[in-house]
Amino acid sequence: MALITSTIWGDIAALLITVGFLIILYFKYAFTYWKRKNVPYIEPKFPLGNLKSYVLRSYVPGPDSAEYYNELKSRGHKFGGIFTLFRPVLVLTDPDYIKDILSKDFQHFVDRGAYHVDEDALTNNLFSIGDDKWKGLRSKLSPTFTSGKMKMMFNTVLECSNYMVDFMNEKARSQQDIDILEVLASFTVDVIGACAFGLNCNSFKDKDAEFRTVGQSLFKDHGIIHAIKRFLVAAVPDMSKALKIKPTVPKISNFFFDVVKNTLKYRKENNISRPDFLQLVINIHKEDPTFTLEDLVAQVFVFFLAGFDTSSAAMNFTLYELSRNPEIQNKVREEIKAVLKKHNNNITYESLHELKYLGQVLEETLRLYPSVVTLTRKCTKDYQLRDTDVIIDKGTIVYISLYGLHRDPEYYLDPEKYDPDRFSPENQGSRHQFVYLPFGDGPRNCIGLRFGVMQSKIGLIKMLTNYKFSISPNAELPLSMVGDVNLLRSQEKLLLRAEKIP
Ligand code: HEM
Repeated sequence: MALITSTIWGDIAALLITVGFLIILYFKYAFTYWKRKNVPYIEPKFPLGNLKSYVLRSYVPGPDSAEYYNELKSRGHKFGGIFTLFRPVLVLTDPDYIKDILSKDFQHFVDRGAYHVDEDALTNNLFSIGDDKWKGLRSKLSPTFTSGKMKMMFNTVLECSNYMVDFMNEKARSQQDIDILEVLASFTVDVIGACAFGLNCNSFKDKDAEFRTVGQSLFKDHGIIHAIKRFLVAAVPDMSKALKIKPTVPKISNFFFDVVKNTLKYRKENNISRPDFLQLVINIHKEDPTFTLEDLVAQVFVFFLAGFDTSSAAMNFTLYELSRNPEIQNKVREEIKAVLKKHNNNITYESLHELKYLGQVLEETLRLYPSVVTLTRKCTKDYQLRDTDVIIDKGTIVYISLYGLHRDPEYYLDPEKYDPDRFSPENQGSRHQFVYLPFGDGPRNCIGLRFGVMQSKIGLIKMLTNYKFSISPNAELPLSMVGDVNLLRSQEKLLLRAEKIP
């Protein structure tokens, strides 16, 4: 029975038009937020706001964030507003404000704004949670990442790098094109599989190794329902939380729970204790009843998630730049040879610290290609921006575009040029401390920094002492960066050729 018009279809059409109209009105009002606060902003468009595409895979856009940074900075603003759909986001372009928010006034920005919900155990990990729960967890986990613990895991990482060399020898012999990211990702999966789960994955021998396939599937959509869930948690996290939306695919969740439970059982039955992350978090679980099995699995999951893609990307882009700059490749190889000679041609934990130029090479790579493109913080207590009348409301998201900051010509002359000398001690000291943040900063910085640097240096040493790299004639260059994810990756495969060094 029709209520408003003479037919049911007429009623449905009238209802849809009214709802559509109300949605447009809501967006129009939401888009006045920065104007009402007297904050400069970039004009949004219905319905995406300032987003270029729907952020389906991530709660924050990738290299697109540099465009907001560049536009606001070119208009002379130290900060400014944008909208992701209808949600206001504050973009910072001034290193002093960045310092305030990441470090000095951190107590107002304890959260990152990533989605987490109790009903989806894996989301309750150190990266995603906030407030007091984060503080407690961070202090429990910090001792897991000291240099003493890194030293303990050093040999395991080294062992994994030997599998990589065996695999590369085959490739180099046959002069084939090498999809180098694939090789490096297999290496870092083996490393994190061994260090966080105590397992020998050997992704090089077994192309279908479960950890590798799970790793590959983590950033993919698993059907339309999953894509919608990811979209909702990225676009409207508060509403998604109220609806208890679980973005983790059950297959992935079950996989990590099964691996951890089986390993726990095996270690208990055989009275085994190993020098790895898993053992360190098992010890916390044993000693602290508030650190549940769910907490334990969520943390080793985030070590996996945050640990393998970031480091493999860092090594991938390093080999890309070294292949394009053979003189830098030779220089770093000569340094490695000279330092290892002092250590009887062995890679030791101590030798990693003596490789100063290799350190600069990695730093320059992470400047041009920061693995995490944009740092985010969520305001947890109303906050007044220094020397302004602007109050950042509790709940507002703040973006710091590392892609924009690290390529800003004000801080880096000829910013697109790959030049490790920018990180020589004298040059480094001449820059503002907060214009280079590949691992973030403040109490919420990357907890795995030492481990990430250790595994990246070991991987690069093994690669550079064994092979000379060049770009394959079949490579599609230049590499273009993918826009819809916050972990930096290129659209094209990086194809290299490797020549074995006798
Ligand atoms: C080259 C390698 C890596 C890079 C470039 C990197 C970068 C980052 C960045 C930029 C952040 C955000 C920091 C902030 O918001 O201030 C972060 C957070 C984090 N990273 Fe890493 N990361 C790397 C390796 C690792 C590894 C190997 C692990 C673990 C084994 C790890 C675990 C984490 C965790 C758990 C957080 C969240 C920390 C918290 O919120 O308390 N990362 N990382």
